[in-house]
Amino acid sequence: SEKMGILEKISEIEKEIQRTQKNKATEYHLGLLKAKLARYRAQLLEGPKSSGPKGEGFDVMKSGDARVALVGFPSVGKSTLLSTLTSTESECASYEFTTLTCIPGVIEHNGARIQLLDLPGIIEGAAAGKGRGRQVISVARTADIVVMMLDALKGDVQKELLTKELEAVGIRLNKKRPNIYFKEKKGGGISITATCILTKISERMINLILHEYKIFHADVVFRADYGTDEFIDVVVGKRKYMPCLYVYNKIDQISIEEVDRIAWQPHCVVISCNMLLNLDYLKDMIWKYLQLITVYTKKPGKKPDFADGLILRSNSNVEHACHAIHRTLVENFKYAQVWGRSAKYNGQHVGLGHKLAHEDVVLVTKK
Ligand SMILES: Nc1nc2c(ncn2[C@@H]2O[C@H](COP(=O)(O)OP(=O)(O)OP(=O)(O)O)[C@@H](O)[C@H]2O)c(=O)[nH]1
Ligand SMILES: [K+]
Ligand SMILES: [Mg+2]
Repeated sequence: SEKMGILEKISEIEKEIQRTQKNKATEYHLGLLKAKLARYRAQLLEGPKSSGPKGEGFDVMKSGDARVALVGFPSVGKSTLLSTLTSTESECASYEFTTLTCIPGVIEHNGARIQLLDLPGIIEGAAAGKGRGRQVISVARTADIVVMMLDALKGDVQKELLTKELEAVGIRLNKKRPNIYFKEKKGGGISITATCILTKISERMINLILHEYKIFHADVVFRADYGTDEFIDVVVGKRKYMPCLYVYNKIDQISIEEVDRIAWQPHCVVISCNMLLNLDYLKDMIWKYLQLITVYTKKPGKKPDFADGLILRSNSNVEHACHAIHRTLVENFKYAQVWGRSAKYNGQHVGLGHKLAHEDVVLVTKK
């Protein structure tokens, strides 16, 4: 089939990349291979609409203030975590692939309701369609952050393999979108400019990659010193940049020295579901990575309602807050007053576009 053909091409290119030594002489060859690889992967993901199993309970309604996807290899303890942190029970067992669908639960923390999605385990080759990998990954894309659960006994291999699988389908973990301006045009050829000296990519390489994508007219502006991978990401587009927490479970099974080593790695949290170790810290970290803010409302002449804050995304403005208070408030909005870190002075008068900060107090005056 067509899919098989693409899979074969992908695996051939991957092998060739591995075979090719990385040096000045092979630089362009490697860059071109990477561009080809990204193109085939994009084709694979788009694929014919009818293929693949659909609607098997994977479309879970979004609810609460934010969504967290729990991904990991089989039997790392994903379901045990869901059953421990939420009032939902998800079947846990010592055999692999216990969970076969998406099970949502709710974590209540700092006044927020955070939807936690337990998912089937994914394995190597998931991106290419093995197991339920593709379905799991497409649910993960809908989340605000990924919690990658790892077995502390299995070392760092699991983390590398999973990161690769997610990268293969365009998910970038804990990375910023490259600051490269790219726009296709109708004519005028290719114009490349940079606001700094480029040490990782040449004009020739940029042109080669664009030609691989049959792009002959475009404006390209590098605003920092990026390399081939980042440029390909920008050209291919549709990349999803997500914060990720690496959660090492089962630390009751490893030495304290090993726990200490893992805990110091960036974006890592060590836990034990069975021994209930460090779970409050994990909830704090999830909250932090979601970048939620709490905003309190106030009525004229009254004290702010500190018991019941609004939970908002970190870059929310007054309009977002109004939506969270009442459906029709925006229509009747006259002005708002703000106290707190976003205000220049106490009770500053602001409009709908004013950006709010964590723990601000807002008073809305209606028309
Ligand atoms: N020692 C230890 N075992 C744990 C811990 N957490 C979970 N387990 C065990 O790990 C096994 C797998 O747990 P599950 O929660 O089913 O794992 P899962 O990741 O949901 O597995 P799949 O749904 O099959 O992908 C079970 O036998 C759990 O009892 C822990 O903190 N320490
Ligand atoms: K299991
Ligand atoms: Mg499970």
